[in-house]
Amino acid sequence: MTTTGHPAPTGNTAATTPALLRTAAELDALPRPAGAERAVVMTMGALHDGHATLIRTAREAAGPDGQVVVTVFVNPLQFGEAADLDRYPRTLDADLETAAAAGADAVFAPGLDEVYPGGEPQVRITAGPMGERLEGASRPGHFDGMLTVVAKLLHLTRPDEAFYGQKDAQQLALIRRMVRDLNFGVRITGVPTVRDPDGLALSSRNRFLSPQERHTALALPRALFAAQDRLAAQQALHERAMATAPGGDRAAGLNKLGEARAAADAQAVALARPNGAPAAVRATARAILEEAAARDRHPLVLDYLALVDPADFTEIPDDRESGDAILAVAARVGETRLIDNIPLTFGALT
Ligand SMILES: Nc1ncnc2c1ncn2[C@@H]1O[C@H](COP(=O)(O)OP(=O)(O)OP(=O)(O)O)[C@@H](O)[C@H]1O
Ligand SMILES: CC(C)(CO)[C@@H](O)C(=O)[O-]
Ligand code: BAL
Repeated sequence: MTTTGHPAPTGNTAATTPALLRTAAELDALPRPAGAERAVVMTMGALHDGHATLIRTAREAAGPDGQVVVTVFVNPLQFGEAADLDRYPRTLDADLETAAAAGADAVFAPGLDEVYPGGEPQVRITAGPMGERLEGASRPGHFDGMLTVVAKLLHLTRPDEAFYGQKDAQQLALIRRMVRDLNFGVRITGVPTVRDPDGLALSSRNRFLSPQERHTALALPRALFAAQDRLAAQQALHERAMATAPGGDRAAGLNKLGEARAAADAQAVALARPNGAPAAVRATARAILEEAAARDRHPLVLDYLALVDPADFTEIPDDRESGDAILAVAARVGETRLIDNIPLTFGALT
């Protein structure tokens, strides 16, 4: 394992061990790739296949002549509960192997003093109104701490492009906003959520779930995918109804098809504004989460379920008929707090 600031070869496509850089000086000594780009993936370590996918995406974007730098730093500034920070997994040796296999050229894993040499920073980034909603409301100060370290890591690593997971959708939206509002001059790219085969979004905190708790936690993806299916079914029904009764009454069209229940559904969704598609999406997800919350053992404790505008994380009104949305959920199972979300597009119900 390379543990100094010796220049890492660029274009680590052969899974050689990445350079481990511990200080800003070592990072500065890392030569930039000539005529190609530097891509950065920021993590808090305990790497899993979600992180590996980010690194592989960065590798692909940077190309064989480019350079991929992965940062590993557990940032105390973004943790509320001390217990959450204390028990956060730290697995640097395994992380280096995962980063190597995914194609990283260098891993920047600084100590606390290196990132905050003057102690707790007095000047910080403020996330603003978007940072007070959902995760921000549940974890006060979290997004200010997250943006402050992301700003510092962007300045330290100076990438052309940086990659973040859509699993942390609000975080990604806030980073995009900070980069735009404060002219950081870096491209921000979102990477879709990677899931286990049972649907659970990969997360470093999943390792704390007992098998029974994990079973309960599956209500999160089930709720999101059921809501997505419900929306797709309604939009398909709408299209069929319109095809059956072109230019006419969609409920009558469905009745003609002999689909009384579908007709009622389509009517409720497409015609009755207060029970439109956003309300149906929320209700579908909520029913599944409530069932999991009512379990006798290892129940799920819902923090929030929200259908929000991806631009600012405000709630989507019930009469919204088109455009993009994010259905986001946070819940605690036992001692473990989990988040998940799914992007949705309202469009067919025009
Ligand atoms: N399942 C996943 N799919 C895609 N990206 C992910 C996934 N999990 C984490 N990421 C992304 O990896 C980056 C680093 O995240 P982090 O180190 O906090 O991992 P994590 O698994 O989200 O941990 P945590 O337990 O804190 O939620 C972030 O950009 C995050 O969105
Ligand atoms: C972006 C980040 C590395 C900042 O600490 C962290 O919030 C994370 O891992 O998502
Ligand atoms: N994955 C987001 C970082 C955090 O939970 O603090």
